[in-house]
Amino acid sequence: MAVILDGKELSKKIRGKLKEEVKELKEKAGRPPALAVVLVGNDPASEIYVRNKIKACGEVGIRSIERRLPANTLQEELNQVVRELNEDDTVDGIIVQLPLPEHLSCREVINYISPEKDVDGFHPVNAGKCLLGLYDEGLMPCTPAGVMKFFEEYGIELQGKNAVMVGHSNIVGKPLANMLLNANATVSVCHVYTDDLAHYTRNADILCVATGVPHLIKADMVKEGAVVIDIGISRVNGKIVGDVDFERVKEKASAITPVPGGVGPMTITMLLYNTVKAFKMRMGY
Ligand SMILES: Nc1nc2c(c(=O)[nH]1)N[C@@H](CN(C=O)c1ccc(C(=O)N[C@@H](CCC(=O)O)C(=O)O)cc1)CN2
Repeated sequence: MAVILDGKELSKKIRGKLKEEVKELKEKAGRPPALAVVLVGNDPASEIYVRNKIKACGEVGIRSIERRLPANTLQEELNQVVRELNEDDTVDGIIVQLPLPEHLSCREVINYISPEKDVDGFHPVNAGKCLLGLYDEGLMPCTPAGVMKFFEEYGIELQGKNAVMVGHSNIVGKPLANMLLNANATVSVCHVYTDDLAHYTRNADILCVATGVPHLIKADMVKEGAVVIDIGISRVNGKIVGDVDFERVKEKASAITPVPGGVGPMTITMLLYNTVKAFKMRMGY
């Protein structure tokens, strides 16, 4: 039976420390760190995530600014909101909640966010720093950074291990594969076009999955004793499920993240962490 990697518990611990740090920073700087969240349209899941981000900010003492724009917002209008937030000296972090309505380009608007305020770590400057392993010099994407915190916290060794990343998105799969590589794991990246996925997953000591395909990973695709990180979130018949068949895979894995309660809460925790980091970098602390 696997150790359950508990994202709620780990988040509680990290958020507790952040709360104390925010209090000290506020006394020192005369204001708390501030995060601006831009939400375009009314995607129901995005509404929940933004609400949770704002609530989490409040709990650790980070000031949050919510900018809601209608679904028919033009690209130039969205870019302009970001430019204004870049120029606002009291704003330390800016995120644009994804996905955007189809007519808008996330790549274009992300390029407008100042790299030093890009607390999602999606700007090419931060993506480059992630690639080079210059984590201290930039802002790293929240979900992959949250996964790396699990490895750190639970003492999971990566060096020399076979790590398989299933999913090659710009916001999770590519940066996480890269972080695993920087930690000296031997990394394979699989995706929707991979022929014989099980051939790769069965060989994985560390298996990370971010596809959004519910229960894609069955027990017979997992190596005995593997560490399994489930980054997928889908709603099936009103229930939240991950990319891994948790109930069966947990009997085979040595450690596994649940969905919900695993990687998801850590994504928000690392956003708080990045906002505090951006504040300190901007203030020269
Ligand atoms: N600008 C961004 N957009 C998106 C990101 C991101 O990091 N930045 N990631 C995802 C959504 N996301 C954060 O925005 C996110 C997803 C899930 C969770 C989470 O805590 N999930 C819970 C389940 C809650 C539920 O779905 O009701 C869990 O897994 O326990 C937090 C954040 C895409 N967009």
